[in-house]
Amino acid sequence: MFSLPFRSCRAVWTPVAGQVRQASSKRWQARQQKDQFTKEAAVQGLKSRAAFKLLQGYAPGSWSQVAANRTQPHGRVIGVDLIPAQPPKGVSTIQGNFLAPEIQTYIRDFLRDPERGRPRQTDLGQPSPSLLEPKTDESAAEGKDGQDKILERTVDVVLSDMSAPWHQTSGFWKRSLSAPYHRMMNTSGVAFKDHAGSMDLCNAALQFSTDVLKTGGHFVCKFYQGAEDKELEMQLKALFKKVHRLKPESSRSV
Ligand SMILES: C[S@@+](CC[C@H](N)C(=O)[O-])C[C@H]1O[C@@H](n2cnc3c(N)ncnc32)[C@H](O)[C@@H]1O
Repeated sequence: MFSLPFRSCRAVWTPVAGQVRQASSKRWQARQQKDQFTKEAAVQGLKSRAAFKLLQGYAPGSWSQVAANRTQPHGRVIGVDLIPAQPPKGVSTIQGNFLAPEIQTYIRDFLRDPERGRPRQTDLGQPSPSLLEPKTDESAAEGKDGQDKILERTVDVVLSDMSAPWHQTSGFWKRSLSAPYHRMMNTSGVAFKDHAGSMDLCNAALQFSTDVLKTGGHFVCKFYQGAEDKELEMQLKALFKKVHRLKPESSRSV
């Protein structure tokens, strides 16, 4: 019988209220300049305001920046995105379409090598053991750890902030890897379209999570609210012990 890897886990998902049509990316830029979370992100040296959504997708890299800080010194953070972006310190990146089977295979290969993407040992002495350290063979051989190992479930947390990038409408002069969003928008402005696209991306992330998450692992996904989100919620409730649906203060309502 196939037993799900994260029956006793927590899933967190963050809905974004239905989007209204944006007149132009100029309005978006003006709003960015006024936004308190954008300012706070700049003060803390974070790549964008997105870090405040969960204090924890990838480009331009705010969530992964927080994740890398939180999993030091032994954690490893892998960011996957369609667009190229300069990774924050301590983050490994894969540029590709997460929906493509070959990209998912590539991610699995990456995960299979326990040393890949981990900080190298320095001469400054042995880092102290951490809860996030890989399990020793001895403990991994027992119980669920052993089963996780056999099934190659090695991931503690899957975070998905994927939303389809829409066509560039301005800023064609900007070709920046460190600030890719100076030239991109993440919503089409058509609520149904944004919702349907985000459900596909959440479902793909969830499917992948069932294969790679350790027992007790966590799954976090952002989505645009709409008709299909109840179904996703029910699926999550069947798979995880706890499911929290929340809209963080830093998430925009329109
Ligand atoms: C809101 S942004 C992520 C921001 C990120 N969480 C951060 O903290 O910087 C959404 C990202 O999802 C990416 N994306 C959308 N569809 C994707 C896919 N099929 N595969 C990989 N990345 C995708 C987009 O390119 C975009 O960069």
